Amino acid sequence: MNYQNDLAFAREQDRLDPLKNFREQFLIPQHNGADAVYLCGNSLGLQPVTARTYLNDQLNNWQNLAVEGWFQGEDPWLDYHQSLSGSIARIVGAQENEVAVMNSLTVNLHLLMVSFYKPNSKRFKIIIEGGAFPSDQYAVESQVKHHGFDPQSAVIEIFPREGELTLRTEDIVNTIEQHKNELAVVLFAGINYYTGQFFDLKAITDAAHQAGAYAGFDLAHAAGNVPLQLHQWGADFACWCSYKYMNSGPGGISGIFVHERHFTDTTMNRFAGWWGYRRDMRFLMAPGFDAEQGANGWQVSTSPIPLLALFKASMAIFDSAGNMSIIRDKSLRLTAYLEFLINEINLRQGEELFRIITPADPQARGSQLSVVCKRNAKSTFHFLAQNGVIGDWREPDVIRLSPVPLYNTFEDVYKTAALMEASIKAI
Ligand SMILES: Cc1ncc(COP(=O)(O)O)c(C=O)c1O
Ligand SMILES: Nc1ccccc1C(=O)C[C@H](N)C(=O)O
Repeated sequence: MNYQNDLAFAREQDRLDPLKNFREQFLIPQHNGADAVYLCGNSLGLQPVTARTYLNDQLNNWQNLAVEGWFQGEDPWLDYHQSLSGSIARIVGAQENEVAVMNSLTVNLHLLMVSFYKPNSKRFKIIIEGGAFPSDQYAVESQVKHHGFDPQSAVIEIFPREGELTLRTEDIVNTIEQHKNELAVVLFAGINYYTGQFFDLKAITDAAHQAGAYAGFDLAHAAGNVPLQLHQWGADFACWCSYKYMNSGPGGISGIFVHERHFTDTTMNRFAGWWGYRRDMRFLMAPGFDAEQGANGWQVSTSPIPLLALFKASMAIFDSAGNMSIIRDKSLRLTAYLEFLINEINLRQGEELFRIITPADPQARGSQLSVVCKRNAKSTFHFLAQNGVIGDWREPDVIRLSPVPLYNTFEDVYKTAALMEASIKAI
């Protein structure tokens, strides 16, 4: 694709965009009476126009049916979560019975670690990417301590090579191999929140299995962003949030994946609750936990229906967009366009004022580009914000920009780059 640095080109791309009508399905924040350029869907996705209706429907059911809402109405609450598993299974590349919609992300990570991290004096190590999102670091450290191990020796973080910004798959694989006799779990992000690097989850899974360890993934920045094949890749477990690329609102419902090969493992620990009890017997209220088959057996508490309703509004949009490859196709082009325009600024300025630390290989990234501003980083971020570009600031000098294919346009990307260039003179 030959990209061009002009507004007419950007507008032409938007005109040809097969997903162009999806933007209308979202509420775009306003700036000075016009649509802001929202490039922050990697932190909080935008509100679907229909979110209110989906939520209202459940408020009405609560009003009209009250407790009977669990069993009556179009979508009885008791099985409401089930109506979402097909959509989310398609997004993460799983079978329907391998996913459950429940809780929030870090909570789910802990619940999965209860099942998959069963250290003993021989195998107790966890490998994680260096610079993982803090919540994941805290979760891993506290799990290790909970089992009486020392995070210093039990948590192995992999950092990029000297002078490099992102991880090489070969280094991840070699580190796994190196620790193979003591390794219990490899826990990686799908996409690192800071660099935007999309890891080779299949290679990591294979290496973990070769080492006799489990492979688990935090897909916060990957789910709804890049195509995933959790089942085919053979990942053991995964979790994600729905408030980023899946647009389900602040604190939106999370979800888990457990590979079907683990369903028959009766030795697996879990922190049980009645919502994970087998569906047909749950209301017999009998003693002794008897898990529902599949990932739903990891549920603990009553489904938070308002959160599920918001998630459902979003899943309906994903369903109508078709499969993830259509979304990915636009994402690849939008992100490449942003990269092209930023590189052009550097060329025109004769120096690398904006350094993209996200991998240049399109297969090794999703929608996000993380940009180091060499000069006046914070002021650049404020300049963009004052001019209606909502990105995301990360200390000490990084602006993360994430053009999301369902609602961002090539024109959004063009305007962002134009403002980045204007900022050089303005501040
Ligand atoms: C990789 C990753 N893990 C965990 C979290 C936090 O998850 P939560 O606060 O929803 O538990 C986020 C984002 O906030 C994240 O990006
Ligand atoms: N949950 C949040 C609550 C408040 C502010 C940000 C978040 C994020 O999700 C940050 C996100 N994980 C990120 O990578 O930026």
